[in-house]
Amino acid sequence: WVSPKAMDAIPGSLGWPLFGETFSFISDFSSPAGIYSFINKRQQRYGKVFKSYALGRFTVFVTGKEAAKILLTGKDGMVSLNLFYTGKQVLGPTSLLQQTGEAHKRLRRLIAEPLSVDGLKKYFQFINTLAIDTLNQWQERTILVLEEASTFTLKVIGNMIMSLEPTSDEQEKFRSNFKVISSSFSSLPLKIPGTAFYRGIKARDRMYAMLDTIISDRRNGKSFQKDFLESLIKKHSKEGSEADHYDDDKLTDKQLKDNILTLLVAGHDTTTAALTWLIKFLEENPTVLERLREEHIEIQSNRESGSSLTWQEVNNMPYTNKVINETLRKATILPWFSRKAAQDFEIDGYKIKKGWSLNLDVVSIHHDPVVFPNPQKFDPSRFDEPIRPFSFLGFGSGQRMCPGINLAKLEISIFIHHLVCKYKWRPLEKDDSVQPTLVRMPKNKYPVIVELL
Ligand code: HEM
Repeated sequence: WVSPKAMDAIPGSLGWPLFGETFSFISDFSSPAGIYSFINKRQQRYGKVFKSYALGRFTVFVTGKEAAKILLTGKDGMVSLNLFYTGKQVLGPTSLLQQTGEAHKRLRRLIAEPLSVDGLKKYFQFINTLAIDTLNQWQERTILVLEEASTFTLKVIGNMIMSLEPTSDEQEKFRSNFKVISSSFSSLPLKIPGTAFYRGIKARDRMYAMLDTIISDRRNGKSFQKDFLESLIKKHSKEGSEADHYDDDKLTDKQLKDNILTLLVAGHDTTTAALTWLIKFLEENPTVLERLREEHIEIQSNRESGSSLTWQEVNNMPYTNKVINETLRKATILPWFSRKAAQDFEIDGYKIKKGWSLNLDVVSIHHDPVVFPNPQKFDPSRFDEPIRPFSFLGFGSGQRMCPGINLAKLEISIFIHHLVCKYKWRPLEKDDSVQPTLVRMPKNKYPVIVELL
């Protein structure tokens, strides 16, 4: 519990009794510019650090490189991740997102290997074939890029984690449960039948039951796959135990399930949004598209005719890499990073007290005209030179930097290779509105018509 009195020294308004600024927060969240308009108005009035009370939480918004450095690399135990109640309940207490200090480090080590560049090599062929098949179905059709990207990224992760075949019934069950879980995150925390939160918890239980069956089949030798789950079972799983703390380098089944769900939740919408924004930004910036296409056509023309993209090629796409970074800068898919102060400290001369919620506003950092001149312009050449520390946070930084960075870049690079080598597309409407969800995505799902080049 945080006393609003304690926040007296922080500029800003706590709004109306009981509701605070919740109504303007929600209405700005749904505006074309998304939540940034809420932040921007207050920054102009109060400065870089301001307080607010919305959605039942007293929060201090901060921004800038210094604040980012303190919050993202502050010594262990200074801050923890600040999930909403719904997220905590759905993901479970042993999720990576709810760990701090040593337990957090240990758990990250366990998941680092399968998500490393070497660990991902064995999934390359699957992702490549899936990208080609997905795009074949786009030909001469009108599609919603966001929906298609969502199906593609979910099939990739379903296969990586538990070898689900892209067209199987299991994949379909996995997909429908996951969708329900996802939408429960931004729901009201009412665990009564009929609510989105209740449905989310039920879908999570079904997903866990599915994982239990797969885990037991693997342990009984009924099936064997070389996937993420197998590597966790073989190397790390403490069979049967239900303890929910990390006492050594093994995972209980509960920890294993909580963290598989965590990877799905953290990795799915983000990669889907990134791929969709990238395709949108390319169409809006023909010179960038042309240059990107040159990189890919050259890769294609250097290989024997009839052969497909190789692992070596996908790891050598310098311009594509810059286009991905620029997409993450301009779109800023995670507009803020939430933290909770675990001790007292100072930011920009303001005293922050233990227990306070802090939101690091990343949109302002990504649109700082000193670091990124003409910030609204989509210009991948900004990444020709290394960017100053804490100025680009597309995948975060410090202890909680995204462990899925290699996977996300791999999926996007493969997909973009096949897209730009073979197809052109044009949007069916012009709308830059952003969906009112935690992960920023085009509100209209980006409808396009796709044709062969
Ligand atoms: C383009 C796609 C992606 C973007 C833009 C992205 C972005 C981020 C960012 C900014 C953070 C740090 C958040 C913070 O500090 O509060 C993060 C953390 C995280 N990401 Fe990603 N991510 C992407 C894909 C993935 C994928 C594919 C996975 C897993 C398969 C993944 C798993 C995670 C996890 C588990 C964390 C939490 C790490 C921790 O707390 O230690 N992400 N991501």
